[in-house]
Amino acid sequence: MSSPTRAIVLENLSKAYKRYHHPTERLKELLLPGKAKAETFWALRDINLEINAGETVGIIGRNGSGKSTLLQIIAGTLQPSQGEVTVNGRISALLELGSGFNPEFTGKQNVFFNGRILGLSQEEITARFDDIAAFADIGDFIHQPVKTYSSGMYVRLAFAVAINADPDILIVDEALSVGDEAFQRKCFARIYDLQEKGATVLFVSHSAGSIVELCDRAALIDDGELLLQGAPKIVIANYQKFLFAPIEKRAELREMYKREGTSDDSALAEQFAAPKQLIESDRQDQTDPSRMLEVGYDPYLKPQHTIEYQSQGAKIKNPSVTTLAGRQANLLLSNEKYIYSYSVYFSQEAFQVRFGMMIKTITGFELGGAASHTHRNAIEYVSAGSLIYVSFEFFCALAPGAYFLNSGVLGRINGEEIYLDRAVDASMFKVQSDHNYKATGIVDFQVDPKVSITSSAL
Ligand SMILES: Nc1ncnc2c1ncn2[C@@H]1O[C@H](COP(=O)(O)OP(=O)(O)OP(=O)(O)O)[C@@H](O)[C@H]1O
Repeated sequence: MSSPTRAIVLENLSKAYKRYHHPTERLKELLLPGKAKAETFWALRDINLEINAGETVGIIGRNGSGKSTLLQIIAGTLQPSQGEVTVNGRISALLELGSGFNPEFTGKQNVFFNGRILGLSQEEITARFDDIAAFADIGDFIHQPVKTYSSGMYVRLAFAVAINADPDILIVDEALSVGDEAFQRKCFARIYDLQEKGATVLFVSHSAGSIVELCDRAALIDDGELLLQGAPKIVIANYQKFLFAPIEKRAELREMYKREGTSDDSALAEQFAAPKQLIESDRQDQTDPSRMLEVGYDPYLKPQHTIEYQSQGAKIKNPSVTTLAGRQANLLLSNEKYIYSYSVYFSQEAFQVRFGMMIKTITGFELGGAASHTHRNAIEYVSAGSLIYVSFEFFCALAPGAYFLNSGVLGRINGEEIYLDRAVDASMFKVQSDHNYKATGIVDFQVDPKVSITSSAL
């Protein structure tokens, strides 16, 4: 079997910036070399990453973790201090707002200017200009200098050029979050088109949903280091766990991720791997249309990758799904009501308490859920030693398949709302395949199709 072509290879990549305590120090260094006190700051440290052609990889990490620096080095707009970058293919990059366009030029002039930078000939840009302008959809502003644009207009035009340049590698740094939802949807559709054509996509986003939906793989960067890479759902779940961990726990998690989290066959990936056998058994269900279905409970149907957050004085216990009559169930029927419930033990007193649940697909896409209270009517005070039972009745308007549930307890500490406890993929259930089931997609909207022959040749 031939190995896949590498689109991007990063080897022992590091980037150092100079930091000055005062702006005058920078000037001093120019005028009096050796006299200024610049500190070396490593924004990226020893990054090794290989991205195959045709793969879509999402980069996640906290603010200032080094994501943009990494993308700029791959795009060639920034030089690494150490290490090697190999890029095979033509890159189109949507980096920081403001890069790539000349503010004095009109939108149209910038399309030509930018198109040339992206490797298109004058004729190619002329041929594509109408498509680019239609995609950007900024009306007459296309003839105005881009310095008069709003950030949304700017992104529209930048994205329209980048996507129409037919790149082998598309790099998108958060830019999409500036556009409105309809435009974002349009961009995602075009990114899917590019993926279909075999392009490689590198994507930075703070949106966990986008990463899970769009990417084949995710990489977590923290403090300039690549901590974890693997299936998006696993990396995102661990990133959230990392974000919400108390400071003193973070160092421990960092070490664990670095030790175990950089190869797909690592213990960590295995521990959190999506339960493939469930997907296969779903298929078996679907091939057995004669089965009489009823709500059931399979004790072996359990998530294999529950991620529990570090408790902050509350602990979620016994999350489970039952019928309205209280019978435990995880083999459900579509279009019936069930109850998702759990108990919470408070080892410490808590303020402004709320509880939540979320139902997700097997890829981690958040379908829907609810909070027990709004911000304004949260439970004012819960004393230490309390045990609270929470239940959420829900209508299972879902297609056959496997689904996962999150649970969370929120409270306020030092004025900030945080998770006092959270369990990602705390429970799961399967909606059984029913041969009478006619709905398509994930959600059953109870569509009532009516077909009538209005004229017949007979
Ligand atoms: N030109 C520069 N000079 C000095 N330090 C810099 C420079 N550019 C970035 N940094 C620092 O490098 C670190 C990484 O920055 P970078 O912009 O790559 O992070 P990021 O993960 O993209 O952050 P965000 O999510 O906030 O966009 C930060 O601490 C930042 O302050």
